[in-house]
Amino acid sequence: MNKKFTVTSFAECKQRNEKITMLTGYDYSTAKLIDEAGIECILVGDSLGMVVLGYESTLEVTVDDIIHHCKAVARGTKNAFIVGDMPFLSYHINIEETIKNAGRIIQEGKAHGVKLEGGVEVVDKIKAITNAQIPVMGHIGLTPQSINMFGGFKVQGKSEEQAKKIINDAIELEKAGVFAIVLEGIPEKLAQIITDKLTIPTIGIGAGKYCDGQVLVTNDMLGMFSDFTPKFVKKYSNLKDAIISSTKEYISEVKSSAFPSKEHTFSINEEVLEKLY
Ligand SMILES: Nc1nc(=O)c2c([nH]1)NC[C@@H]1CN(c3ccc(C(=O)N[C@@H](CCC(=O)O)C(=O)O)cc3)CN21
Ligand SMILES: CC(C)C(=O)C(=O)O
Ligand SMILES: [Mg+2]
Repeated sequence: MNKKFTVTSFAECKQRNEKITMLTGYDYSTAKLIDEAGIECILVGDSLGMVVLGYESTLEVTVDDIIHHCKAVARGTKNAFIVGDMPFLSYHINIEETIKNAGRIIQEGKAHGVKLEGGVEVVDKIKAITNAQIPVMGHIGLTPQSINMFGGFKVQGKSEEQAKKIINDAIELEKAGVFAIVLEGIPEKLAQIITDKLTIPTIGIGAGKYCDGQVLVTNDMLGMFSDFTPKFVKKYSNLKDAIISSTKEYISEVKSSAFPSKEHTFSINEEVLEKLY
């Protein structure tokens, strides 16, 4: 099992009705493990800010932050397609800044593609980035960089007006040339309508089972992040408890001198030792 995943593999997945798997990754060790497990796409998400850097929202994340963590993920990844999230303000100012920032995430960060949030309002930026031969992933619905417009991380697309806007955004993003679209925090049936309308794959997070693929924040699904737990998170492990209990055991063994024991200790030749006394 040593197959590199590409934008073409994702298109083929949709044609074959095979679900696409994506998780976030922020560091070398974790990327190496999820890549070895066979994950097809690793997103160096701007959730980095909340999960790894302890920020209140994703708005504080910079292009340099994303590049720093993309580099680490790239060093641990053999097969997965790496997507770098474009942070807040990195694709809003003008086309030139946008291409430069997307280009840096590819050139310095060693990502294979970028993702940015928004619908019709970012179509010109998407076209410019794809013209620079950089694959772009769209992201609509609950777009966390819009937290101050939404008034919180709230499910989107429940009203007819909102739902129609999201459907139209999806169609326009496909026309603009994105290779896939993340659908976040929208009703399952709306995600189904969009998935059926599009020829490119949809990747859901809190968007139900009809999407062509699924993405979760790795720290959420491993149960090692608990500041908040969105309804869409399934915990496949409970690493939080594992980390706390292991740390408590380590503290107790160091305090009691049970650790380190002989097996974790180096010895010195008796004759050499004599000379030291
Ligand atoms: N650890 C983590 N996981 C994520 O999925 C994630 C981040 N961080 N940071 C960036 C955004 C923020 N996200 C979030 C955060 C909270 C909810 C949440 O609590 N939603 C409510 C629904 C609220 C409503 O519509 O009324 C829920 O119950 O799921 C959803 C998405 C998704 N992203
Ligand atoms: C939740 C995913 C889609 C994301 O954008 C992120 O992790 O930043
Ligand atoms: Mg993001």
